[in-house]
Amino acid sequence: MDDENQATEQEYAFHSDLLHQFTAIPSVDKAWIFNSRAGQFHPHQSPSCFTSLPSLASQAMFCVSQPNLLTNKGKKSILSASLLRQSDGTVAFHWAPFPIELSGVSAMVPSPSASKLLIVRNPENEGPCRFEIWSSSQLEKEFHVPQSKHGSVYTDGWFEGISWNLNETCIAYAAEEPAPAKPTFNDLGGYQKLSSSDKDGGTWKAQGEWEEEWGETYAGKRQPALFVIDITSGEVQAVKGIDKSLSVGQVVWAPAIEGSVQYLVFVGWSFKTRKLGIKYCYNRPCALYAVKAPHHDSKANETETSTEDVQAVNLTQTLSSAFFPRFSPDGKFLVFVSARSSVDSGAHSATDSLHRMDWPKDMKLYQSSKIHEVDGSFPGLYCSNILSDPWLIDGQTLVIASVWHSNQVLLSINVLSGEILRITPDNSNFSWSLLTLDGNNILAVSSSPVDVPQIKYGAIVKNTTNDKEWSWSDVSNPIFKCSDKVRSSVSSLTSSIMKISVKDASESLTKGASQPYEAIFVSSKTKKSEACDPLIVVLHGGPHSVLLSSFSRPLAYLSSVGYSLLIVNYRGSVGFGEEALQSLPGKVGSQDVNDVLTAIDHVIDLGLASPSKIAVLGGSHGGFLTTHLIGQLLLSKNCLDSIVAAGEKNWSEGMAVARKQFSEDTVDTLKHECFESMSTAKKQQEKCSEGTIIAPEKFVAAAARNPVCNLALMVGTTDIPDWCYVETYGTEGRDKFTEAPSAADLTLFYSKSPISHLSKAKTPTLFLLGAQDLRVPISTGLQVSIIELQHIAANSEYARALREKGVPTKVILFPNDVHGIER
Ligand SMILES: CC(=O)N[C@@H](C)C(=O)N[C@@H](C)C(=O)O
Repeated sequence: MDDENQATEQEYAFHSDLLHQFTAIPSVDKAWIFNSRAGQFHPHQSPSCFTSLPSLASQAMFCVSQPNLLTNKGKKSILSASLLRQSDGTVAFHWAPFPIELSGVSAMVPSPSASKLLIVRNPENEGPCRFEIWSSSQLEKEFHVPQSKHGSVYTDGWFEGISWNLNETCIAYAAEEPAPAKPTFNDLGGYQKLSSSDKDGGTWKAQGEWEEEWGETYAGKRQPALFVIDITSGEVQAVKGIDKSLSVGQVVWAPAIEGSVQYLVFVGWSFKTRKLGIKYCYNRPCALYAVKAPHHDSKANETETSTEDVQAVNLTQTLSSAFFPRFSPDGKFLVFVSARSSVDSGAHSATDSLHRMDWPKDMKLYQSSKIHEVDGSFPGLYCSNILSDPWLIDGQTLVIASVWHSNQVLLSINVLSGEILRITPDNSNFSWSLLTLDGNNILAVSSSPVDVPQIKYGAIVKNTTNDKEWSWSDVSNPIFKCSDKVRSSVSSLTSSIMKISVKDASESLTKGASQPYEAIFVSSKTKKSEACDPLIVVLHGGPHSVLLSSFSRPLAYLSSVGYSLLIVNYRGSVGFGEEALQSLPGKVGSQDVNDVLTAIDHVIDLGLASPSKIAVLGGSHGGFLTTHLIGQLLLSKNCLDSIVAAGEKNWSEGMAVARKQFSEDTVDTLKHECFESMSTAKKQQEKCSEGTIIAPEKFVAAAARNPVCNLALMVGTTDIPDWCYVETYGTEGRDKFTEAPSAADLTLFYSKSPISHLSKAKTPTLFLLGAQDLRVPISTGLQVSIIELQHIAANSEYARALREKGVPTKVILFPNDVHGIER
């Protein structure tokens, strides 16, 4: 091996080892605290018992994930701790010496009193779904539910919902409905019978009718349906009265009334002709329903006569969206989230609203129960989950995590008064996630781009003016332990959140869309030389998503090896209010591209980055921006200013400055577009101040994960063709959406796509493509070998064309991966 190769090998070894050390830092998926409130009262009891204080000792359980890049597998484990309340009011955590690996566990749900624990093990293949009921000392029961009853229990975040009833005798959940029976034929070719489990080799089973699926990450998943298991007998019953057209999930038990039938409340998603992709898409209409729970008493079942009587009732008919149902502890009201702005506008994600519905004592479920909206003066609610028990001791204040600009913060919301308080520290670069509540205390995790996650324990204290405020203390813990190398690397870094003023603020923009957006800048604390470190611009997808100011293992690795990062939350990101978010649809490929360029100019102007050392990376819509940025004739304002200043006396001097910065053929193209004369250059300069910024060869390298390169191609193959319309045309695109785009639609899709700028692209680019991606697919939906796939890859069209032009291009195909590329 020659010296050069040896050096490269050493570099690979160094980087692989360091990246491994960063990605090995565990994360906490879930946590529970038992005994403080659990065991002292049940949810849905009278408020008088909410005055109980947390007990002196409690137990906490943490579900921890640790990825392993080298084995391409993650490990899950459980770590326990005892919480001891000290005399000064603080809480000490005493950790178990070791975590215990959780293997083959799909879901884990403690009962309300914390005396039982449900473990669900989903089948790998055709086997049964296993339900285990554990007590504090042993496995009490184990039930195997065959495929003929139902398939895997849903644990996906959308349909997922596993709920114990108050008596802890039954558990309701969403699982895949059984596979439909398929007609079979005997070896003489004759029709035999309908069968779902015929294993007889002498028969031929028909394929059966193709069924709609919910797109990306739901391939091969059957319709979610509701079931109730009796944990004494193991009997499983399907919940009746739910329309076949509904996909259902997020089931909870309604408050129990003595001597009355039990109700279940759940979310139902309906579809007319097609199930459009639901992953990352909050714009799918859904409603809350109530339905009678099945009896696990055969006599009672016999008396069930009228089908009308068991039919599920829509509780939220006046809203286009309702999900995350949570009953108040006293059972008097039901709180839920609505993504109606998203459904009504067509944007795949938008500002949420929180609603309260009084729950009738007489159990007469009127379809038009009054819905109160709870809102306030903050940027808006952007919440991706609610704890199963989100209530503080007063039983009317819930704690929720929500995106607030580039931070995720914790909010307390009094659902009776509507008061919303930000309870995590203001003006910080940290983002917070919520683990669980402990009476009136909160267990959370906080981190920043340069601070590894830290467990925090929050308590309400009185401040000097005798007002209540939250105090947060660090919980010393073994979970987020990282290597010395990682710790010393991140300690040399710093991060800040920058406000970037909107360049194109004009009369036509709404107030919200003219407000500054944000970029997170991460760099070394000290400058090693006069020169700036190379900069990587990082762009999120969606586009209605956000990159939070939290610790990201791969990004922290990049900054620790000497790159500065500029993470741009361009207008359209969530967390900045509805007006800013809705300013983007219809302007993708221009407004978002310009926002990114303005943010880059901002750090160059501050002397934090050098214009000649910038790379860009992004996934999906972030890949759309990446490939736009390397292809559009983009000339930064700074650059134009220097050319115009030089050309002031003599235009050839201006051109000489341009030639110093760009290659001959770029200057040729630029001549056409804006450098014909001093006056055209000046016109461009004016446009620049309005935000039309042009900058070729700005990026020395680019990387794109499953990028949207050609909307005209994507629209016919993606699971979310409606997204292409809404982002291209704006909200009016929601009504324009058709499965059969017109030639005019396709022309517009093409012109708004990076592919239309491909001829100008010169930046060496790395493409990371997931072969099973249904969102921005590389295949036409056929099951083909990888070799064939590379030939038909729709998404790799751009990469191949770039390579054909002689631009250094590398495509890495992940054969078993979906849109997110998680392996
Ligand atoms: C709604 C959606 O999935 N849009 C894609 C084009 C996209 O950008 N996805 C994001 C969420 C991603 O990072 O994959």
